[in-house]
Amino acid sequence: MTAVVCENLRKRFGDSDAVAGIDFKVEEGDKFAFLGPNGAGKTTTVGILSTLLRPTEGRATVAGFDVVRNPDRVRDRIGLVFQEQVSDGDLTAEENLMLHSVLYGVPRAEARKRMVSLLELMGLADRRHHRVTTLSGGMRRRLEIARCLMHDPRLLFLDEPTAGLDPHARVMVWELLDRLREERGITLFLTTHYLAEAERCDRVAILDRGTLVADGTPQGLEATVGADSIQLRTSDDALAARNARSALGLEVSDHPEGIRIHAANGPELVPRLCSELGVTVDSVSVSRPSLEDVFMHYTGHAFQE
Ligand SMILES: Nc1ncnc2c1ncn2[C@@H]1O[C@H](COP(=O)(O)OP(=O)(O)OP(=O)(O)O)[C@@H](O)[C@H]1O
Repeated sequence: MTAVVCENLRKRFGDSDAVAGIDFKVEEGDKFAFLGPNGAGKTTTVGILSTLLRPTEGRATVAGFDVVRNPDRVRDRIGLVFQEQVSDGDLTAEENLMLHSVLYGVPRAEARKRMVSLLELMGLADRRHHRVTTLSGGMRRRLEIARCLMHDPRLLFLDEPTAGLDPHARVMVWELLDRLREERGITLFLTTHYLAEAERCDRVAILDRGTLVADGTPQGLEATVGADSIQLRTSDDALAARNARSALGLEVSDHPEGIRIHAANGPELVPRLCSELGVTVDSVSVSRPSLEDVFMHYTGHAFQE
């Protein structure tokens, strides 16, 4: 089953569209990134999909249920990790997880089993009886994720899951999300304004000013905007450029230090260039288009993280 379907989804606040009629799908088991700069409409979309906001127009289903007509069914099947801490700082890790299970009606014995296994999975087993106020920012974020898994959802929405964390804590959250998906097959729907995080996902939808500008795998999107670029410094750049054009039929442009070759398969081409250009290659570097280039290509302006 498709985990999320949005059809012409729109949300208006006053006289402006926060989400301006977007269409996309998320497949079950995917790690899906909703990428966009501040104010793009990511949180608003997640708000609609998690039944906290009503769309002005259009339709969305989550786990097969319409978010407006069957909000309870949707809520049972999703977990929602907010940017802000929801856990009670004065309660312990265990108490917070158990409280969540009560709110969702999970039988007590089952809840205890899940609590122990989730604290273990999140690397928080030794913090079980510690109050939340005594935990580090990274630990609190992992506890938030554990809390949202207590009712065993199939789909987890995470709004900027690594915002405000230091690099080490970010890596830990990512490793954990990868394990969640691998071990439990949970669909992950993340909003992010970090290009590098979107790069790590199976699929990316890029949102700008309420409009979906592109949607696909990171590699597929990058391939649509241009070729790889190979920078070469050689013993004779003029000869290298001539040979690359005439003998190998490649597109070549000038570069402040040497020459630049544009080709779809940059890394694979390098050995051939070294052996067939008829010059000594002193240095070589290959760069591929990034999601930043994709964003610029589709919106005409730079991405601000
Ligand atoms: N309750 C509201 N009332 C009026 N305008 C709103 C409301 N919520 C959001 N907006 C506006 O809708 C637009 C999209 O906001 P949203 O929070 O969805 O963006 P975002 O992509 O999640 O941004 P961020 O990365 O900063 O969280 C913004 O212009 C915002 O000011």
